[in-house]
Amino acid sequence: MANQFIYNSSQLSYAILGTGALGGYYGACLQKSGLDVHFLLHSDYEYVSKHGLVVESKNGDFTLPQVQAYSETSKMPPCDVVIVALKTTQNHLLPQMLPNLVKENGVVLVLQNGLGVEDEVAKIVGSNRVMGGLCFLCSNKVGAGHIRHLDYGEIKMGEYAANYQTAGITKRMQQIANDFESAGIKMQLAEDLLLARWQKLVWNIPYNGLSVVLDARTDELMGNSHTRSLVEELMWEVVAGAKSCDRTIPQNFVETMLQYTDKMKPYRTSMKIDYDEKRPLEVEKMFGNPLKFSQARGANLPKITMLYQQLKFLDSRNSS
Ligand SMILES: NC(=O)C1=CN([C@@H]2O[C@H](COP(=O)(O)OP(=O)(O)OC[C@H]3O[C@@H](n4cnc5c(N)ncnc54)[C@H](OP(=O)(O)O)[C@@H]3O)[C@@H](O)[C@H]2O)C=CC1
Ligand SMILES: CC(C)(CO)C(=O)C(=O)O
Repeated sequence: MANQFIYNSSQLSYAILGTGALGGYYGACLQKSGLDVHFLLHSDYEYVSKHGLVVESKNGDFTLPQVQAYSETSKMPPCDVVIVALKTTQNHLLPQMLPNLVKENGVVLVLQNGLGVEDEVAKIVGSNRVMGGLCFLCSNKVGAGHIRHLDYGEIKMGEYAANYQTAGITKRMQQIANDFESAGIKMQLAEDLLLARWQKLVWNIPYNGLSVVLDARTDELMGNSHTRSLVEELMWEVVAGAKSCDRTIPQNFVETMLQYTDKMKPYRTSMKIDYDEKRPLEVEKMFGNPLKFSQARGANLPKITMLYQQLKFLDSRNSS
């Protein structure tokens, strides 16, 4: 059963693990709204310690001349909410980062794309201290401490319970959602985190995968009848993957995702940006784990399997 704990403190403290496109944007919004936010940085540490963060956003640009910046988690104070905003390719660092950073009654909120990360985090901090969020955000880091928020931003957040059992809506979710709402971020509360994760994959699997394999933006994939059909067929395979996990994605969801992408400004997916920048791709959490989940339950997803194999090849060649 998910934790029903209601925080006593009037104000929650937040740690942001990975102050990049996503963590930098949400963390800066939370700090701007008056919350106590602690940012873990990597290559930008020196710069951000001196100059803070700059956010260019379609909702209004702003600067935070001073932020609480850290280069190591061991120097950070324990926080109520620890937001995981690293790329999933860095998740091998979590066993060392999380244990002392999350307060005893605190929670780790995984905002990464993909499937199965909450299972891994639960092994580190216990399954009653984990939540997940799906971010409908288009944001890039364009320089040291410089975030460009292009579009959207809503988060769909859900409680984790062991083996992704449905955990419902809890008080602490509402409390955290209120903080995000006060910071100008639209929130949706999901009763079933696993269903929400599969729904997000309906978008990520076709577009992130095909954008790399076919060297294409979203508008190009939608504008050609062959790739448009391929996108749709991949989406139906994700629906079948969800079904194998006893989660039903409504029939009209695929059509909604296609329409949503038709209306989007031409977009280079995050996986394509990583590929172009020769960074490791988030293939395992976004493709490998959904395939593992489905295969363990007897489902065969041939098109997603092929995309996974192609991405593994490209990822390995890109890093050599
Ligand atoms: N960007 C977006 O709009 C969206 C992103 N997501 C998901 O959010 C997650 C984060 O993506 P995104 O923000 O785009 O990625 P970024 O690469 O922009 O951000 C990740 C940050 O983590 C930092 N980092 C890496 N290693 C360490 C380390 N050892 N210690 C501290 N910090 C470290 C990086 O710093 P450095 O660069 O200095 O190495 C970087 O700033 C991914 O799972 C992605 O799929 C989901 C929806 C939308
Ligand atoms: C669909 C999109 C681009 C923005 O909502 C996104 O969420 C992602 O890149 O993962």
